[in-house]
Amino acid sequence: MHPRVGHINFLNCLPLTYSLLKCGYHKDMSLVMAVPSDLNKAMANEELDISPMSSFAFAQISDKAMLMPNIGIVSDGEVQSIILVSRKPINELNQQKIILTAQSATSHCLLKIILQKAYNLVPHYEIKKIDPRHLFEENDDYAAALLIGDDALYVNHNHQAGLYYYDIGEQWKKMTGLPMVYAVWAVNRNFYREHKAEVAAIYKRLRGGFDNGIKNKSLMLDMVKEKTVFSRNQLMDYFEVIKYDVDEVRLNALQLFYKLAVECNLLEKMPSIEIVEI
Ligand SMILES: C=C(O[C@@H]1C=C(C(=O)O)C=C[C@H]1O)C(=O)O
Repeated sequence: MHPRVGHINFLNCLPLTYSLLKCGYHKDMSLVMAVPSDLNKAMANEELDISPMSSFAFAQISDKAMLMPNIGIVSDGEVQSIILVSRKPINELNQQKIILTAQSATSHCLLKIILQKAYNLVPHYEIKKIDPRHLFEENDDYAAALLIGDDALYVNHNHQAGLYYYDIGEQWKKMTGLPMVYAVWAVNRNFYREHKAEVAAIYKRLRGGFDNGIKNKSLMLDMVKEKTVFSRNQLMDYFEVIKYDVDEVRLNALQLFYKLAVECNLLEKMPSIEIVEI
């Protein structure tokens, strides 16, 4: 049986999607494409061997998973696809109801940290499926909505009059001066112990897949041009903003995210981060 490998079916992973689907990088993998929250669950239940995970969700299962080296979803400031859309200015959100996309884990925690630490606000949160084209009903009592991925990119490019838009990558940078690692690639510890060579081979395809997609940006964008609602320039710009390398500075920024999550009682304890040797 091939290793069960998760993949995020958002545009943020398009470079790898292109390599997996168009350039043969999927070889020897049993691929599962899903939104981050479903991949998080599947890794927690050991239904996947290797997968991208929300950084926050990885911390919750770090006793049974390890990190792949130098691969993640990162931005240094603006991210364009983690957006809080609000009916009020951000500093008026205390005690207000905020809906959180059901697709995410990191962004929920990140928003709570930012609102608590940078704005001293304690809103009420509710996780819900959100339609990016229809965020609020006239008579509902939600003050704001948090979106990620393609939905967030859509609202970011389609501002509605009278609403306020906050880029959460930018907010994190303003608060900490640091980049943010939203997602990491994890491998199940037991699987790694028994399949080191296979894990190394898959790692090379995943890491190489991102590099190959970025190197062939034009072909990669051609792949989605019929079905995407975004212009070529918008996507070009997005792939300048989203980064996939996780160096020491970014790993330290991730550790700070975990530390603040523990301080805000969102995470029980600091995760034990172990990186597999390839
Ligand atoms: C930048 C993003 O990174 C992500 C955010 C995640 C989360 O909030 O849990 C998980 C995976 C990534 O898709 C995004 O989705 O827009």
